[in-house]
Amino acid sequence: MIGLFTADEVRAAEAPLLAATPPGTLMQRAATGLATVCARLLGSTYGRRVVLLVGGGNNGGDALFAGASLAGRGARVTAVLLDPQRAHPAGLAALRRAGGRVAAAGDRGTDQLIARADLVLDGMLGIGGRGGLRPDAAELTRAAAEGAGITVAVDVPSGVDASTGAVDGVAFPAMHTVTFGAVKRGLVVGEGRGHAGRVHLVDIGLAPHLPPPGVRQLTDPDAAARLEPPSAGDDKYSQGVVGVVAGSATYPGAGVLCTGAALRTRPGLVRYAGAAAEGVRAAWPEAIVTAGRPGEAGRVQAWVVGPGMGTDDAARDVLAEVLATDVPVLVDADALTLLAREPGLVRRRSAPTVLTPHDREFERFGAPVGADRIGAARRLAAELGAVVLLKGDGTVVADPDGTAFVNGTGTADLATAGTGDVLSGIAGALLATGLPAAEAAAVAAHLHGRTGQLAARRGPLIAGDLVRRLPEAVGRVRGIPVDGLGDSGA
Ligand SMILES: NC(=O)C1=CN([C@@H]2O[C@H](COP(=O)(O)OP(=O)(O)OC[C@H]3O[C@@H](n4cnc5c(N)ncnc54)[C@H](O)[C@@H]3O)[C@@H](O)[C@H]2O)[C@@H](O)CC1
Ligand SMILES: Nc1ncnc2c1ncn2[C@@H]1O[C@H](COP(=O)(O)OP(=O)(O)O)[C@@H](O)[C@H]1O
Ligand SMILES: [K+]
Repeated sequence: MIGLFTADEVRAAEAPLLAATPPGTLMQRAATGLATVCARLLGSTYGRRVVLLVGGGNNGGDALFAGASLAGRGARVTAVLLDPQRAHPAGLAALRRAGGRVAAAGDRGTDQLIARADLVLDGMLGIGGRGGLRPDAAELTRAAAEGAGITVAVDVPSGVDASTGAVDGVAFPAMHTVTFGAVKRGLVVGEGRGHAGRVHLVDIGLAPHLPPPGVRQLTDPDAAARLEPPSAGDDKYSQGVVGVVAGSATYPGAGVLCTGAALRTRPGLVRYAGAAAEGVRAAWPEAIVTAGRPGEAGRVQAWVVGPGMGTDDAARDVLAEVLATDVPVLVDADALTLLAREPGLVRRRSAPTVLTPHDREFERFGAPVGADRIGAARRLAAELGAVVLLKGDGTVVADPDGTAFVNGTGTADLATAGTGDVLSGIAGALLATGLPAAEAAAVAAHLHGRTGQLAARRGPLIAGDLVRRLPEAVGRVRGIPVDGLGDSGA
């Protein structure tokens, strides 16, 4: 598991470490790691043009020391100072000693310098940044965005809130972010996720001082540990039977996709109950299908309810029937619309419930998501006493107990109709295995994202591709090489 931290948590952890180490030690560790990543990205340093965007705090100090190191290896380094009076004095001296040059933001030619750089290092603001970028910093950011060089953020892209990922106005568009001591939440969630690019974590000795993480990200091994294959003693019932209520006679697609995803995730046994029975039976002879009510389907260990089922009175009654059971229930799509009108249906449950809204569905529960996606998901989870999986780039899973996950897999290619139905089927199958509800939801998002990455390699994907590729994706997550793909990660 990767712990994800707020700026305050990182500051609190740094305090004892700063007190226990000679002055400047942590900055040297940070700058050394930063320079190493930059040199690797550049391939060779000699003669390469590097521009440092330098603010008045320690973030600028990191950039100046890393720039000095690159200048020492032959790079042509220029620091552009936002606030020359406050630029880190020792960092500035080190850069000058190594042969680096110094300019001020607003000097003539600064834009051209940035445009021609091979690498632009953003040391304007780190975890001390508050609110939007001021005009001079915003101007340098625009120049870096327009330039052809590699953009690298120091610790956090300037303009991104390190704790929430919120961006107020413009923020530095980093292709890479080199972050120190701990991964800040803002690098993996919300708008910050799109600005951070690839995140590189540099060890500065902070780990022993960090609190237990309240927000985490799963890795492939974490997901694999929760996707155990059946063992010799298992039969079709023992792995957890999942029930699906989805689709309608006119729109069988949601039922077909959801049932297929559940079967492909955990093929023990899937029961389907609903109006798309005919279509589901034709697509998945492996499923046990009834056109009747959920109560007529037979026993299950978890229900998925909602995709494509409609929002009329009959659908409302089916939802109430499913929520009245004592097994875990995943509520998606149309069932979320119904539930938002009648949240009492979920509050009175004793078994776990997982809600999987996208932003518009989330808003129906009373308030828009806003810029702090983890905060928003946690609030709704606490209010309803249910796990909330808030979909999107960097899907958030919040447990009513306050713990949360941010998903690290996925691709924008998943923004196509029906991929949410697939996610519901995966999550329902995992809930039926008896995993804690938030873990089941987080593993589902991880596997769904990996499947999307796999499917998107062959070109634009449609939801059915995900269902087909699920077994391969499970294999990959478990670390089993997949023929013909020729690499180990996405
Ligand atoms: N504290 C430590 O032990 C370490 C800190 N390190 C670096 O230090 C950074 C934090 O440094 P600082 O606390 O000096 O803060 P920053 O360098 O992030 O910000 C500096 C100052 O900018 C001003 N500022 C805030 N928001 C602004 C805005 N929107 N526009 C213009 N100015 C604004 C504030 O006065 C703030 O104090 C980290 O992100 C990291 O890069 C690293 O060197 C590792 C060790
Ligand atoms: N830009 C994006 N980047 C990554 N994932 C996305 C993006 N847009 C959508 N997704 C994912 O695609 C799925 C879409 O689900 P949903 O909106 O419910 O679609 P549908 O109802 O058509 O099935 C979710 O898992 C969501 O996280
Ligand atoms: K920065």
